[in-house]
Amino acid sequence: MSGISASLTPPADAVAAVRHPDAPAPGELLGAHYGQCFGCGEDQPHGLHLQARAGEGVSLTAEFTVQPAHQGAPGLAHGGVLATALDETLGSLNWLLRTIAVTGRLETDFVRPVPVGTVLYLEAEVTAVAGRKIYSRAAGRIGGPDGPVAIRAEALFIEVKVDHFVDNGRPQEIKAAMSDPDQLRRARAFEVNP
Ligand SMILES: CCCCC/C=C\C/C=C\C/C=C\C/C=C\CCCC(=O)SCCNC(=O)CCNC(=O)[C@H](O)C(C)(C)COP(=O)(O)OP(=O)(O)OC[C@H]1O[C@@H](n2cnc3c(N)ncnc32)[C@H](O)[C@@H]1OP(=O)(O)O
Repeated sequence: MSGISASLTPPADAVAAVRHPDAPAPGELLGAHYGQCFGCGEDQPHGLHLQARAGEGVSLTAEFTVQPAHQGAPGLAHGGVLATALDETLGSLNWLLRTIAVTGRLETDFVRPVPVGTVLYLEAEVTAVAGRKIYSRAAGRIGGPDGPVAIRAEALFIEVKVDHFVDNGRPQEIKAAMSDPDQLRRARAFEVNP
């Protein structure tokens, strides 16, 4: 068991996360936040194609099958790919808060090796919110949704405005995203957070 760094411990004034009233119902697939996303994008041929499903409260589950392209050692998943799967799963929690947030810190424990072909059953929840800071944790199980934990993470996401992407993203992709009605709809869904 490893220790968690101080910056991942919610401050004394942190509060419980509140599920947005318009969040997808428990059991509903969330869909990709961006078609070209390496974690969840359906139009991204090199991606993980991770699919997340809303859970109760501010929690969700997700599945990802480790492909031959994800190897680090022969027949085993690369740790960075597994960390990406955790990052994506944790990032998807923001759908349930209707908040746009980016990963500030991600601490990962690799508990068991994960062979190619394995289905990773991921679960994640927001543990606390303090201003723009969103604290969360996730785990990935193998062999089934109740199987042993192979990977786990604690994370701190920081709320940002859409301008974070518009100001920092490469102009050609931003332009394409802004002229895609589906993408604008997805971005707007996040922006209506009261
Ligand atoms: C039309 C186009 C639309 C396109 C968009 C469409 C849809 C978007 C929808 C969703 C997309 C969102 C996310 C994607 C979802 C999943 C993918 C996985 C998630 C990722 O893969 S996402 C990429 C990796 N991610 C980054 O690319 C972040 C780079 N980074 C920064 O952009 C800045 O660094 C930022 C913004 C994080 C903070 O900058 P900032 O200036 O806004 O705020 P500041 O520094 O003041 O921090 C405020 C408080 O957070 C604390 N804090 C900050 N960072 C910390 C750290 N690392 N450790 C501990 N504490 C930290 C401070 O200590 C302070 O705490 P306190 O308030 O207590 O003082």
